[in-house]
Amino acid sequence: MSTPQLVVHRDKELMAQAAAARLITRIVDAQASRGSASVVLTGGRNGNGVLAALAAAPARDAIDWSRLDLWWGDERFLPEGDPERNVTQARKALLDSVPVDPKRVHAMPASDGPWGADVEAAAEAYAEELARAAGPESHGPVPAFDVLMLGVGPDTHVASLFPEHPGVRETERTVIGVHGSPKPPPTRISLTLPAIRSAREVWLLAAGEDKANAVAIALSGAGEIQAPAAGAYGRARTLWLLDTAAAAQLPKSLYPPALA
Ligand SMILES: O=C(O)[C@H](O)[C@@H](O)[C@H](O)[C@H](O)COP(=O)(O)O
Repeated sequence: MSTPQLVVHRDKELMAQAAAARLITRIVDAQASRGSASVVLTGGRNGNGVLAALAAAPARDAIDWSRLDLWWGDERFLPEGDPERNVTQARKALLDSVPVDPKRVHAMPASDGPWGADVEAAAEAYAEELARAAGPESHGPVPAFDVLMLGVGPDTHVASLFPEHPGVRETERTVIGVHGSPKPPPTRISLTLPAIRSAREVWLLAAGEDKANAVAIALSGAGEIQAPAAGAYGRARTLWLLDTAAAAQLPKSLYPPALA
């Protein structure tokens, strides 16, 4: 378990641009040392903001897009192409603008896919896809994710793991179906905390004053059942990428020295 590191940026735009620059470097380094990179994307405004910033970044094509595996931390269980699906929004923000290898874009199943409306079967299928992609450097039946990004909800949810919901208590499976999500739509697919924790680096993205309370709760010792973001950490690094508004309620003891 890696101790959370905090980086606080002036505002949400700069946080997205800085996170995108950080992601470029991380991917380029992984490709240089291992020949490919594996990144887990997240939905939501902050997650898509990073993808849009990456699309606009001058150095974006330092990435070899043909040797990048993209996965999702969660997905809204809706028909293929629905504008509310995280993969639809990621395509619009970035993927339609760069030459990714379609075989390496691992979208979570849609509700009109091979498993129809059976979200449990769809979740199991994604777990099997992850397991097939596991390698010698993996920790568990998932690929050795270089970076796993997570937006943070105002209630401290990450992916589609919500406080006190069954999904946050899952300790065995890597992917689950989610029903009754407090954040619409109600039915989703999500990685679990064990899958999230298998990543080398976990980056939590939180910008905006609506996240200040969640950030303070998650970083002040709350348990993962009550505050799922508190249970999201990487093997080598856990990085909270914030803006000053989202960091506003942090205890001064946690506030990064640069801004104390
Ligand atoms: O499917 C989703 O909605 C996301 O994956 C979800 O986990 C999101 O990241 C958080 O709710 C933060 O969303 P915002 O960045 O829009 O606040």
